[in-house]
Parts: sequence; structure tokens; C-alpha cells
Amino acid sequence: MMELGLLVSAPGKVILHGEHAVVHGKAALAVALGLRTFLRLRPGDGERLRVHLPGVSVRREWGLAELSALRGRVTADFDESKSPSVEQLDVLKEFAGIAADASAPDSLAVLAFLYMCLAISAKYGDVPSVDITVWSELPTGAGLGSSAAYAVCLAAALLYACRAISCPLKDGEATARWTEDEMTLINSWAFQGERVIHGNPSGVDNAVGTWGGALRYQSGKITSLKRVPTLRILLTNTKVPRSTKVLVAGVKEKILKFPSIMNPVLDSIDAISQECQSVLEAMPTNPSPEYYPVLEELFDINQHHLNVIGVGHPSLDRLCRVTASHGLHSKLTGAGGGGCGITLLPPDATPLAVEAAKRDLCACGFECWETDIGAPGVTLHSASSLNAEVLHALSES
Ligand SMILES: Nc1ncnc2c1ncn2[C@@H]1O[C@H](COP(=O)(O)OP(=O)(O)OP(=O)(O)O)[C@@H](O)[C@H]1O
Ligand SMILES: C[C@@](O)(CCO)CC(=O)[O-]
Ligand SMILES: [Mg+2]
Repeated sequence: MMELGLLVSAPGKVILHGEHAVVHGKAALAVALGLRTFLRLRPGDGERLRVHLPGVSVRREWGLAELSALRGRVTADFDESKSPSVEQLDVLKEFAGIAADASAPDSLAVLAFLYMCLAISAKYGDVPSVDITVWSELPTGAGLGSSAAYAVCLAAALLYACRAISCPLKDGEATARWTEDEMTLINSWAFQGERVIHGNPSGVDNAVGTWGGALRYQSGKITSLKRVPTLRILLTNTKVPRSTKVLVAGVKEKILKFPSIMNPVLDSIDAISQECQSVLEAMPTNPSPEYYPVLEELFDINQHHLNVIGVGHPSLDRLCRVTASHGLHSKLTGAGGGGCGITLLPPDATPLAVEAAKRDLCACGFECWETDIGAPGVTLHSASSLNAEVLHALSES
């Protein structure tokens, strides 16, 4: 049985440019958000593995012996570098009593957990009896990378439980990070979890959840952007539910149907990411207003492109119209189809204009807030470093 518990967190993300295009090999620029998912791992009763996911109303437990028997059936053709197969996921669904075509948040969360648990234990040794609770500050399914933050936390906790990674947190320290090699391992397993939830993820979200900060992501290549200025961004959740998996599949269908029309749009989105990166790198840490018109125009152009590839939504059109009426520029972020939009707040935007925009957005039934960007990636915490709300949510069992 394990002696130590573990408290781990991973950030959500905002994609500035490149969502969807990144699934098709183009670049994306993404930044970690100051909103996080937290996981608590505790020693179990010696015989069972328990999972509590209050955000998706899941409370499940399984005997270690039955998980071990199941592992034999699922991991026979297991290959870490490949997507989980349909056959493997069918076995897990049957075991967990999940319908074959289920796409509800609780079903996907349980499926990702089971897959990661069995695949990690097949590779590194049994996951011992543990109790796991995951709680998040992020809205689920709103474009802020909640699935990736969940998968990153699970990967870190399960790899630690199997002794595949260390616990770098020393007595008396508030927080600690893993080594580069350990983070690479966490990221690769989180990607497998994302594959269960998303179908065909690019890997950008789990990369931000693992490494944090600001980065450029293209075909698995992660480049940390070191000199990103302090951008002020307003986040707005339209609260219109949508599924990243469904939206990503829809874009693929459109590209297959109209390749000569859609591919140039993806190329143009790629060029927008490139242009945005150049502008960000040319900006000083505390930029003057003169840089902002280009960033605003890039937001506008990309938002039109995202509508063309079929991931817009009337709620997002409304968000853009409302902010435009206050001189502010917005685009969707993440998979679109509802969920969240981001609005650039240039230094010369008056507090009055920002407050008026927020008031009008709230009047549409949306929720909006300003948040920090460039937060740290996957992190270990001491209990005393977490605030009371997080500790309370994690200790409810
Ligand atoms: N706190 C959580 N606990 C358990 N499962 C979660 C949690 N947060 C997210 N999930 C899982 O992730 C799924 C949402 O993933 P989805 O990719 O559709 O949205 P997102 O990650 O929030 O947005 P995007 O991918 O556009 O950034 C949920 O249906 C659920 O299965
Ligand atoms: C829509 C998408 O590009 C971003 C979701 O946050 C999907 C992905 O990259 O996996
Ligand atoms: Mg997701």
C-alpha cells in the first residue's frame, strides 16, 4: 500500500490562434490559464480503487482483482504510441456499463480514467489501492481545456502511483514541479487520455496543461514562447454546451468534402498564428497601445475563418457583436460551437468601456471574467499551499 498521498494540479488553456487547424498539422498559439484542475490521491483500503469526480457527478469503485483481469483483455494489443482502439474502448464500456455510443461527460471521464489506469499499470506495474478525487475551477466542455487538465492530473497521479515518476515535493515546500523527462512522460500519457475523450486531438491542450506558460504547438513540436507580453484578456462563457469530439469530426468532414476550399482557409489560419507570434515577440513586456490594432484585426479575421470551417455559433456571433459595440475585438477559443470566447483588452480600453461590455455580456446570460494567463503547468502542492475552497472540494468523499 502507498504511504504518501499526492495533491496535483494542471491549468486550463486559452488558444489565441490555430484551434482546429492544429489538428491538421498547422501551428497553434496557446497560453495556460489561471484556472486549474486539482487531484487528490490518497491510499485506499488495500483492495479497491475509488474515483470521485464531482464535476461530472461520478463516484465509482472497482476491486483491484477485477481491474487486473480486465487489463489482460484490454492491453493485449496495447501500443503506447497509438490511439486507443475501438475494440479496447468497447471492452471498457461494457465493463463500466457505458452505452456503446455514449458521449456524456461522466461516461467519457470514466472511460478515460479506466483506459489510462489499465494502460499505465500494464506498462509500469500495478496501480495500488488508491482513492482519487478530481475537482476543477474550469467549466467543463467550454473550450478552456478541461479535458486536458483532467488527463494531465490523472497521468501524473497514476504514473506516481506506479512509481514511474518521483514525488519532487520536499518537506516544507509549498509547490514543486517534475523534471523535463518526467513532464514529457506525463504529457504523453495525458495525450492518450485526450484521445479517449476527443477522438483525434492535436495534443496542444495537454501540452499547455503539462508545460504551462505560452507556447507554439505544431505536429507534436512544442516551442515555449519566452517573451510573451502581459496581455489582458476577457473570457466569456456563452454557456452553450458542445463537444470537442463532435466539432473536430465535423471540420474533418468539411475538409474531405471541400478540400480545395477548406485547405486554403487552414493555411490562412496558420499564417495568422505566424503573424501573431511575430507581433507578440516584437512587443515589449508592457506594450504600448500601438501594437494592438494588428492583434485585434487578426482576432477578427480568424473568427470569420472559424465560422467558415463550421465551428461558429449564434451565441459566439452575439458575443463578438456585443464587444464590438464597445470597440473591443473577440474570437472563439478552443473547439467553438458555443463554449468560450476571448476578448482582447488593449491598454487604452477605458475601464468604463470594459465594464459596459461585461454588463452587456452578462445581460445575454453569459458569464465573463478577467484571468491571468501564462500560469505554471502541472504542479505538486502541499496541503497548506491550497486555498480552503480547493481543499474542501477535494476532501469531500
Ligand atoms: N473536472 C473533471 N472531472 C472529470 N472529467 C472531466 C472534468 N473536466 C473535463 N472532464 C472530461 O472532459 C470532457 C470535456 O472535454 P471537451 O474536450 O469536450 O471540452 P473542453 O476540454 O473543456 O474544451 P476544449 O477541448 O475545446 O478546450 C467532459 O465531458 C469530461 O468527460
Ligand atoms: C479544437 C482543438 O484544436 C482545440 C481544442 O481546445 C482540438 C485539438 O487541438 O485537439
Ligand atoms: Mg478538451
